[in-house]
Amino acid sequence: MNTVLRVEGLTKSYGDITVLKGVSFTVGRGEIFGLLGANGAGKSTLLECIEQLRSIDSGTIAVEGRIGVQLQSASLPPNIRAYEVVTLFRKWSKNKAGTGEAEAGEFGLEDLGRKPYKDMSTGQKRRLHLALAVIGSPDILILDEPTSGLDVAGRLSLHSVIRRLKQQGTTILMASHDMAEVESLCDRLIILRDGRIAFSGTAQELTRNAAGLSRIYLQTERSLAGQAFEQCRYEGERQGYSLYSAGNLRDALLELLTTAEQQELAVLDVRIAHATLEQRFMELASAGEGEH
Ligand SMILES: Nc1ncnc2c1ncn2[C@@H]1O[C@H](COP(=O)(O)OP(=O)(O)OP(=O)(O)O)[C@@H](O)[C@H]1O
Repeated sequence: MNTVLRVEGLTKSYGDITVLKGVSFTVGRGEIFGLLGANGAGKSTLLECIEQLRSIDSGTIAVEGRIGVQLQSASLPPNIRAYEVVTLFRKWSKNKAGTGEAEAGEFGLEDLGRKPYKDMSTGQKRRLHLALAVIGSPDILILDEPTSGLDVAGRLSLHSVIRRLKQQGTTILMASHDMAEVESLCDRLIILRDGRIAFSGTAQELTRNAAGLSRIYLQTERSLAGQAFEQCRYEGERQGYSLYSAGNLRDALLELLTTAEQQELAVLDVRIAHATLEQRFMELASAGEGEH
């Protein structure tokens, strides 16, 4: 992996409160990297440290290339119009090749016409701020909850803009509370909890390796109910299936199927349900429930 962002042992306090307690992770070129955590977990603080908007107490942050930023909340003069602010930002930008008329179309800005900023909807403002963030053709784009407050269509249209930016080689680091968004967009993610990283990996790994959360629905010609297993726990009967919860799916399946085989029971059906991302997130991100 070609690393473009490396954060190592980052700590950050506000007065007596330590928000980040030694956070380390790397982001590869062209990745969409998700940052999750409950309210107050320190996501914005972490992003602002990377953006150099905040001083850090200790640790290192190494960034390769230019950063573009879309802050969680940002504001512009009430009467400025989209085309005026885009023109202004392009003039300020060292990179004159950034967002031009064609790109403005892709961000859906042309439909804003001559509307003043104060009359734009939340979604229109978000699209405008995203367009401004990419004007300098950043190598790394940092987005703090880019789709919060957007309707479904607005969210999907921003997702396609983010995917297009990735295809063009932009690395994207984004904080989000939207699990579906993280699952569909992010290559990898971290979950912050109590100032530390509670999970690091892909969304698939997050749900697949859910300790105790995989469910096996087994239908055999006679139920195995009442029999004790080492690798899974019997949870009861559900619509003709025996339900088991398992920490290690492979070992549990092997044990169940071997038992059925030994007892010469035909296996009629096996269904597996993994924990949802929300369940795993709640498990990992809830503060004050011990270390993971
Ligand atoms: N400027 C500040 N001064 C003092 N405390 C702050 C400051 N900014 C943030 N905090 C505190 O730091 C903690 C982390 O805040 P931060 O905004 O980084 O969390 P977050 O994960 O982005 O939350 P959210 O999901 O609600 O946006 C919170 O307890 C917050 O109150």
